[in-house]
Amino acid sequence: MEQFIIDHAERYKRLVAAFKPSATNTKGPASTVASPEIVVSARVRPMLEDEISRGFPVGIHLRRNTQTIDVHALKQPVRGLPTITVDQVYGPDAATANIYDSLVKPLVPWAWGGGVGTLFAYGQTGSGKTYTVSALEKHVAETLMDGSLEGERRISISIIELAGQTAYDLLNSRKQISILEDSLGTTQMAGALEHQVTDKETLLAYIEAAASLRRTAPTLKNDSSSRSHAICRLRFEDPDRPSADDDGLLYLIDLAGSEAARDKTEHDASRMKEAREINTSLSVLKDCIRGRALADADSFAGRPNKKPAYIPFRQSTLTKTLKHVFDPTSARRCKTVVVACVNPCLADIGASKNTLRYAELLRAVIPKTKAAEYNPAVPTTWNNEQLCEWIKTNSGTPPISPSLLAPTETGPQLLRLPVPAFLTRCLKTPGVSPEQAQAFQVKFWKLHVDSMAQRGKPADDSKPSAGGFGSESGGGVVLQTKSRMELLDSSADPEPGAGGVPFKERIRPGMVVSWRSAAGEYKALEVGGKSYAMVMCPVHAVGARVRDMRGVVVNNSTKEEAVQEGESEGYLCAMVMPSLLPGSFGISLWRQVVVRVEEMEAEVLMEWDEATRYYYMTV
Ligand SMILES: Nc1ncnc2c1ncn2[C@@H]1O[C@H](COP(=O)(O)OP(=O)(O)OP(=O)(O)O)[C@@H](O)[C@H]1O
Repeated sequence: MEQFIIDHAERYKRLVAAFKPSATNTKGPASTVASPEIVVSARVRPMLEDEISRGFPVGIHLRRNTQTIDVHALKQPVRGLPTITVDQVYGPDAATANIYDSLVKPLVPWAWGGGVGTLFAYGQTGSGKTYTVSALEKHVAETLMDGSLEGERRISISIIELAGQTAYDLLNSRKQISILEDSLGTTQMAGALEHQVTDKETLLAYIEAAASLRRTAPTLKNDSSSRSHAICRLRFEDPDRPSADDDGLLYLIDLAGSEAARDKTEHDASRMKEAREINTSLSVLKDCIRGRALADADSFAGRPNKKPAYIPFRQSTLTKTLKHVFDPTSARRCKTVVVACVNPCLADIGASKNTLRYAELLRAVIPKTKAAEYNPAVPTTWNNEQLCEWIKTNSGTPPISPSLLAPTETGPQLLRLPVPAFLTRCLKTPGVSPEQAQAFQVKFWKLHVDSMAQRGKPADDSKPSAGGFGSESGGGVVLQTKSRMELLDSSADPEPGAGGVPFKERIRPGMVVSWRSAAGEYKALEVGGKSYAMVMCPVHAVGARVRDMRGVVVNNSTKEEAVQEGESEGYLCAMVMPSLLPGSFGISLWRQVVVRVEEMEAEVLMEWDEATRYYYMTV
């Protein structure tokens, strides 16, 4: 076939030059939109010297100023078929710096702020994946270390290789590791070393060390072809938010080359098996990326799928490792970029066509919906102005500045912001405490969840019934009674005017406080450097045999003796501890502690949520 191409190269070039493409709508039908969180691009590499010297013509043709690519096979007559459209196209002259600036650079602050950013380089063997990813890694290292990112983060790197079902640590002499799911459903790269880095040189040294250990084998098209997926994971830990759920993640993934498993004459049985395994994992990856894109696009348009899309991430080690990139039930916000790398040479046209088709399939294009009508109870219908108004009136005291939290965002856009980035923006308003920021984030998110749950229910079903306590006394009393009943679903002081009295002067059973033990003995139970507890009663109200959670007797003197000894007033409290869902808490009634008044820092409002049966901080 190669000789046939070389023999007919001149005629092929004439036919291509004469080809008149019919006008195509390069952005897809006007009635559709692409998924907002997944960008699919194609990079066509230059012809290599060897390909030019052998006389092969270019088979991949980019239409100027469009996202459309014509793939011309050697046929009589030459047809511009298939025509492929993706979100961004980069031709042979495009520098990696351009790709970085427009596609990958935005992932860095996103992951730095607590989101998950993922870059996949996909393509046939010899198409430029490793070339592209390694150059992008250098740009990432530059951005991470140039001081342009806001706030402090601990940066850790791990690089693993997946070959078939087996995973290796490329930063630990290719030691074999396991990909395991823990009891909470989180995927762990068990045994992989993570290295903390603080400067660009060390970061690049790790990346280069890993590249030299990657498994390569000659293929028909590339003398040092990578026959494995390489996953470089950068983890960003905010020292003020030590929970692993808040860490930002940036994945840079150089996928194994897709290679037709049919080159039987050239490959032995194990190479054929390897090619099949690679192709299977790439096919599962396609289903996962597309499934997640569809789920995201639906929820962005304010119509979460009634029946969630099936995303088969357990079907391959690659997608299992990247579970939280695909799992639509995960609370993590994800942005994904795919660069489909293409060899332009006519001799490889079949594989290039497959690469581009694969890329096109990843684009989840969904029908455009009419902008939803504004509904004050449905955040996905709010424009920036409506959102800012809501922030001003619902974010507690002091009010969180809307221009710092949502300078340009609409309701749906703010819902997609990673939680740590949301909290960081809230804390930019002077006087806002971490508790207030957290409570406000939960309030916003809860309103969204409630509004989704109310969809499809009859309108009057969405309001709580007016019956019950005091209802026979007339409408005014019902309203008053209801608001008191509603208040009793939270730890807020139901007494009118309580807000004007300092909290230490109105300590009562059920009040929740943030506190820091003076002796530091409860450090292990702290959440973000603080402990939370619910007041039960003064220590002097309990008997002489009552012990705290450490087994220490809590009341061994009378109140008068304590005052004489200069001991400050203390309360027996129940610990408030984080629960399974993000932002949720449970009250551990039997883990009791004594909290002295001077150890109390602030009153924290907790609200009971019947649907999840957890407590959430509120404002
Ligand atoms: N944009 C580019 N500009 C110049 N040369 C390139 C470009 N992209 C790739 N190349 C060259 O093409 C060859 C193949 O690239 P590379 O090894 O990155 O391919 P690959 O897709 O990673 O292959 P495999 O899957 O077999 O590992 C290399 O010699 C590389 O230097």
